[in-house]
Amino acid sequence: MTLLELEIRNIQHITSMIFNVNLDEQKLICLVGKNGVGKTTLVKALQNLQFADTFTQTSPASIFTDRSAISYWIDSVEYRFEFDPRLRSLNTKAIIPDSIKRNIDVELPMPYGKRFNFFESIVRADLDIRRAIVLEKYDVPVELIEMLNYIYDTDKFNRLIQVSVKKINYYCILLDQSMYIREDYLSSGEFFLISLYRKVKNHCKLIVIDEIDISLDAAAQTKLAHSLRGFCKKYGVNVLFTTHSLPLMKTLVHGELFYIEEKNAIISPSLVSYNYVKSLLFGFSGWDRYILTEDIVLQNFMEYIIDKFRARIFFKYKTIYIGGGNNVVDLLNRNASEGFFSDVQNVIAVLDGDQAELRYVKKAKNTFCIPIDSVEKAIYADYQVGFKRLIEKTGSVTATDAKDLYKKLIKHSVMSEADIFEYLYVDERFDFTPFTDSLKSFLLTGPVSEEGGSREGETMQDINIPAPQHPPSL
Ligand SMILES: Nc1ncnc2c1ncn2[C@@H]1O[C@H](COP(=O)(O)OP(=O)(O)OP(=O)(O)O)[C@@H](O)[C@H]1O
Repeated sequence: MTLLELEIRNIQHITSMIFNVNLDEQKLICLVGKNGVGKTTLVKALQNLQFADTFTQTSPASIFTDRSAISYWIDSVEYRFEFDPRLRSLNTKAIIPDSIKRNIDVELPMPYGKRFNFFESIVRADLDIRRAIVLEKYDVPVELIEMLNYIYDTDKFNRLIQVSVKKINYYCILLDQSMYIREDYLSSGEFFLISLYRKVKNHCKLIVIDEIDISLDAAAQTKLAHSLRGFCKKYGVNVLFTTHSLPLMKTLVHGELFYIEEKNAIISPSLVSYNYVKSLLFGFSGWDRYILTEDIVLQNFMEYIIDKFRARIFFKYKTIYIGGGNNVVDLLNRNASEGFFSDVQNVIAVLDGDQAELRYVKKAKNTFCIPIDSVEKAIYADYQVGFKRLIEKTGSVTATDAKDLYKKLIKHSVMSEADIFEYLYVDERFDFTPFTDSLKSFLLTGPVSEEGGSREGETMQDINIPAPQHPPSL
């Protein structure tokens, strides 16, 4: 089981939802989206593959019509569930192989989540646990202890033990005189993390957790992803989860965060950056002006250019790197209709020069490109031809591509990021003046002049910045 794809049709508010995952990637997959977009329905659909009565157990019949269906493709073999009027729910004639069911483990939120029902099993096992502790027949789960101590920044789990009863591992913290705290008497967050660890150790290829953060405090939320990421590779699992926690999203790395929304009547997730999600879901209010950039290097480069006239800046501004030129322009356009940053004239996008000729950029308003392909590409081009002024500074460096060179120059203190910016900015081959003027006009005062635009044939005239309201003198 490697590739899992599914399509939900006509269930609840969903006309069509498409989702796919490559289980060979062994990674974290975080799904975020506005309330009600359909995250829990997707999670239920995944569980339905394992337990065909999932919807009957967790949803009213009113969410179905006779056109309701879910199709799953596992390594291109289709398993289709359709509405069955007798059951008033979904049903299938297909037999889902055990190898598939075994590799999916889904945790729904309250009251259906297994984490909330596990205590029945542990209560039954209590006598065996007690006996094992008295006889000292237990193991020390070093990895779990390290995980809990790390996430809670404590050493209180040092005396955690693992007792195996009928092939299920139970966990307790030992006290003196054969006393112990059973895992279900720990805090709800601690208990949840233990249950999550138990899932990971089962090597189930796809672990799905709806609302992973609900019982975790803010500090624990910021450490969870780091722990889980290591386990994904070690145990060959993928942990797919939904969350509304901004602190948790912030700790995710590129490739782990997906935003679910409806486009052209199809709901599906797309890869996004933290700042993209933060902008859409939480806003970035509090500044007069916003500059959206492609990545952190471009953001830093903007700050370097702005340094040249920082003392004269009138507006309180924020540069935000979004990740990917398309996403930058997409956010800019969404802001024009939804206004989650500010009014349209207060937000611009700045992209690398290598995007300037692309259609989506040519069409975009209030979007500007720097007059070099990108900081990394421009320096790499000089490196490749052995440009004298650069080689004088760098000496011999070996690099495989633009990003590699950039990283190495900074990491080995050959040039600082500011040195690289300066090197490019003062170079007569590139004319940064129109671009800098545009930024000045945007951040200083008054409307931007027509010559201010940096992209060929494009100016900042669309922006039409109002005259600033100077605060009254004190
Ligand atoms: N019978 C129904 N017919 C149509 N829509 C329904 C029905 N029942 C619930 N809904 C809608 O489905 C949405 C809930 O879907 P779901 O639980 O999948 O969302 P979610 O993305 O998990 O949301 P949250 O982030 O709030 O947990 C709600 O907006 C609700 O109004």
